Amino acid sequence: MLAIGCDHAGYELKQEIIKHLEEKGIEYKDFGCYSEEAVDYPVYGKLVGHAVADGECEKGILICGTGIGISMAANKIKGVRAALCSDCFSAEATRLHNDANILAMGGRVVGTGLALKIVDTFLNTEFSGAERHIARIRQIEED
Ligand SMILES: O=C[C@H](O)[C@H](O)[C@H](O)COP(=O)(O)O
Repeated sequence: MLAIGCDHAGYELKQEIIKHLEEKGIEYKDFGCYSEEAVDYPVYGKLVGHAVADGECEKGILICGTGIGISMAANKIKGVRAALCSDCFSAEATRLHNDANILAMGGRVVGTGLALKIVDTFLNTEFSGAERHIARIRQIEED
């Protein structure tokens, strides 16, 4: 199950991504927001972050205007590794190297076509499992 969330600035792109997931038969849970009415991105970053950290959802996608604030909020939660991506290279690398469990994007930054490619890349790339990457991820988790 994939968790998805956004603020008002990411709503339009979130709806495009949901359409894309439905076309591909990918199961998701939409944590809001549900319109373009102004809301606060930390609420949705944390909702999706907790869903992923608690194991309710395997991965997540978060969208705000830039992707920055909502990823900052999600990354406050232990166990979350949210990666802000605006290109496919980064989306692939963050799965391979960081085992990122949340993809963040900016609805005011990337166009729909690119965003959907980034989503596909993120979801279709497995963590490499390399020792050096595992060791570094462990260091992220340390207090
Ligand atoms: O990092 C924060 C996000 O980009 C927000 O989506 C953005 O700050 C919202 O801006 P506004 O309230 O001016 O629509």
